[in-house]
Amino acid sequence: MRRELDADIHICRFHPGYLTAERLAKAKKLKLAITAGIGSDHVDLNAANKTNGGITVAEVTGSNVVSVAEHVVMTILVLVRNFVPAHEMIEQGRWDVAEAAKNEFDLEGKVVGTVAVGRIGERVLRRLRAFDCKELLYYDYQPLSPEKEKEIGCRRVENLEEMLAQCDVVTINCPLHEKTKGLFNKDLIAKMKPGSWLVNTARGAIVVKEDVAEALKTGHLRGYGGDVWFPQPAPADHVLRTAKNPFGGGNAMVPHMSGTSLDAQKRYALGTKSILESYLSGKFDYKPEDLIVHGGDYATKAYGERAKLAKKDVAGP
Ligand SMILES: NC(=O)c1ccc[n+]([C@@H]2O[C@H](COP(=O)([O-])OP(=O)(O)OC[C@H]3O[C@@H](n4cnc5c(N)ncnc54)[C@H](O)[C@@H]3O)[C@@H](O)[C@H]2O)c1
Repeated sequence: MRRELDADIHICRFHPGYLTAERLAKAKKLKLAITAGIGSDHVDLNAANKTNGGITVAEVTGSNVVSVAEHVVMTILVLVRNFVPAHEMIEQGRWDVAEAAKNEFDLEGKVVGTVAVGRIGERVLRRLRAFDCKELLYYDYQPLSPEKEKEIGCRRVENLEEMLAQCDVVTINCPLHEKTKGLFNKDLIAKMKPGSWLVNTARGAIVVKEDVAEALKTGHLRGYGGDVWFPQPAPADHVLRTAKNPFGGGNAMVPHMSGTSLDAQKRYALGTKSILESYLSGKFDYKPEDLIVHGGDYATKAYGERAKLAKKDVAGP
């Protein structure tokens, strides 16, 4: 038996499928499972509700949304400005401004759209305001308030394909669930504007990797970037490690790091400490937004819905 199963408290950064129903059944003393970050996909939440009168599962909600949003903005700029091939040229000891510049653009004047405008999607749009884009669009079945739309300067498009057809840059910020798994396949990518850029920091399985690679090869997609893969860790021969556009660039993929900046880690640590203090002081005064399951039930209906989706997820933040 693993040592932590004898403990009252379990803390985990991220370990898919770790606190399974089987393991929880052996954890006779367990009262609190903390995710030192976001995404409690590693816990069987239904089993947690039934174990030891209800284990509390808590996470540090919102602790990395800014980190991911910054990464999205960076990836958009890296792709649009053709940064990676230009830097590689410099490393190789070469100097060919014409070659580097022939696939380099400005973000100003471009149409950027986000698939989903939740905590991350909204932050991406807010950060893009500074770049004087032609339009900031979003597709989400939960619209922003008209006041927020005005403040951010964005517009909702009710149909995903209509939005994609208008966008020079598309950023994916929706959860992975049965409706978004494989959403960006060759048919949907074909609806995107020719020569557009696609950024995915949401989940690898939202795109069909072979279809993205093929669209890059033909130039229909000028670039693809992000930090999420399917599967994870990406095998050495994962097609998106090396897929390139006809100019030999357009790839801004990195390991799953966007939400793990040192600043985000500091927030995870402080949030974990605060959850521990709530438990150890006996006050149980957790922040409601940090609670996933508590007292034998999902903390809120929304968390229940989110957890149901999370169970279908394949890789955590
Ligand atoms: N790369 C990373 O390290 C990292 C870190 C955190 C989160 N994420 C991913 O980013 C996603 C978004 O995070 P968030 O905190 O903004 O989530 P959130 O819950 O705040 O927002 C999700 C939004 O997606 C919308 N949505 C759901 N299904 C949709 C669909 N089919 N089409 C359009 N919109 C849809 C919802 O209405 C909601 O507005 C997470 O689900 C997670 O997969 C990645």
